[in-house]
Amino acid sequence: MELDKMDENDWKYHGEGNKSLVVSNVQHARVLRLLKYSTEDAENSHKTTEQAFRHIQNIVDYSQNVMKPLLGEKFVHNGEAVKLPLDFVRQLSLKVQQERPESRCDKVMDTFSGCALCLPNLTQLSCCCSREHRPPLCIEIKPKCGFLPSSRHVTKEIKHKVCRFCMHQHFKLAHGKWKRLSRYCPLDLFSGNKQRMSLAIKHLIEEPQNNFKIFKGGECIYSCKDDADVLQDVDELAQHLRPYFLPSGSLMNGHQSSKVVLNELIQVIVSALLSSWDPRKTRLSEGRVRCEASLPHRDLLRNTNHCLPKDCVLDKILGTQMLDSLDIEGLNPLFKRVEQHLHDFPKERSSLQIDGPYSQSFLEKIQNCPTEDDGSIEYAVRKVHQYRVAMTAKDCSIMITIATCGEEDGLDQSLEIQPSKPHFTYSVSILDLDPKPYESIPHQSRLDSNIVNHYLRSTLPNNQELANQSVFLGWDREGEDCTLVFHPV
Ligand SMILES: O=P(O)(O)O[C@@H]1[C@@H](OP(=O)(O)O)[C@H](OP(=O)(O)O)[C@H](O)[C@H](OP(=O)(O)O)[C@H]1OP(=O)(O)O
Ligand SMILES: Nc1ncnc2c1ncn2[C@@H]1O[C@H](COP(=O)(O)OP(=O)(O)OP(=O)(O)O)[C@@H](O)[C@H]1O
Repeated sequence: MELDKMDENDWKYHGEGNKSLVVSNVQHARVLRLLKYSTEDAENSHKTTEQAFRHIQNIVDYSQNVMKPLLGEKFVHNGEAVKLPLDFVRQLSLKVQQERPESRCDKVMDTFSGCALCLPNLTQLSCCCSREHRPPLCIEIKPKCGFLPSSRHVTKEIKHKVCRFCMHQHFKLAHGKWKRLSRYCPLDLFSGNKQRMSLAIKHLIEEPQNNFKIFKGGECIYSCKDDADVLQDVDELAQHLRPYFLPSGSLMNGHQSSKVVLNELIQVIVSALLSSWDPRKTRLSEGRVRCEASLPHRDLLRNTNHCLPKDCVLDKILGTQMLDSLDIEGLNPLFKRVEQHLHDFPKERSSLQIDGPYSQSFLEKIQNCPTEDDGSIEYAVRKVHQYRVAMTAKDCSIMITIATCGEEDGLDQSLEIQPSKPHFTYSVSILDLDPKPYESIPHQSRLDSNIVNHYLRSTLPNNQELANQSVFLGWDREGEDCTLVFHPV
């Protein structure tokens, strides 16, 4: 990429999340990830070029030095911080504006600093072997938290029974973020049980929200529509997928063929998620793999061993998520200890690496954390660091990119579903591995209790857990969330 010859016509809108907007190159398998600011305080949040570059370099360092060793070399692409001509960025911002979903337009793209993160386009395969020249398919899954907390600090019994995602769904529905509940449960996806995993993916297809997308040849062909009322057209998706999964002469038609094609897709996704070169298994602890909100699978839970192939992408993500061993309820007092220490010794913020640098020593602090609290500031800081890393793993996305290939292509990573079916070559990556700010921990704590209280109120009207321990005192206002607060009596 020649930075002095950047032309906005070589780039197009690709997608965006809460914090960044992504454009892809029309010729090369590259994307640029640009930061976004809230329109409300765009004036105040401008960073100088140097500050923005440092911020993006911090993201690169964090991906490379912290997340890559934890998640695995082969899954993580840390990218490179780049400085772009301001003219190019401004033109690009104008060009992509009309493509942006309305729901994301509360933020504007950073057109002031000229800095961005340059990454490989993970919807493309770097070595595309396909002799048939069928464009690659890419499935993006944001799996969210895959375990139930077992921390003794958890005060609400429900958190040991129903997973955060399933409880959060009710909260999101009540606050208008989505119009329908998703039946997806992360615990099914992370279970390692192929039937439960297939069900989880079926539920993602049914209601993708921001957890599921499909790209064909780099173009998004399936995702949540901006108008949340519109149901996804599964038959249209099946039409796209048919050439990949049904033999060209197949006479199967209509609904039947859609079902077959989607089932094949689900099998490919499950195989890619479980693929590993390591024959060993990670056994999942029994208490953590059942979510009571995902009850239809009771039969599937009986007599099944839950394990993930060691080092498969789900195993790596789950292991990193579980660095949150205390739960936000157990972390809170440690966060307060750090806050008090920083108040007393503000200069120590940098030596404690609160905002980085995300170096080898930051990783060592996470990996060598004592199991017992000795009352020290070091222990508290390490647990806070661990929690933030776990948060990143709870919010990352998996990209599975597949292309058809003949047996004769002899690829390293070839996915065989059934010997008679087409072979796929594939790559699995993890994206969105930004550090989560230290300052967001109090928000996490409030959100956690808002989600749990809302769930208890909305799904269990005569809930004893609430009745026993709470009286209504007032409203907790956080941003737009307006939720009753219950204080212990
Ligand atoms: O808190 P959660 O679980 O709602 O996760 C947020 C995500 O919401 P979700 O529930 O996945 O729809 C949220 O996603 P959306 O904007 O809702 O698509 C962001 O990923 C947010 O991360 P960040 O603050 O932008 O770094 C995420 O916030 P973090 O908690 O990861 O900071
Ligand atoms: N390297 C990449 N290759 C292809 N597509 C990408 C890449 N990085 C990001 N994307 C696409 O852009 C979207 C937004 O990127 P990303 O998830 O990093 O944004 P974000 O603002 O950090 O998200 P969040 O809302 O989780 O904070 C992704 O969902 C994905 O579809």
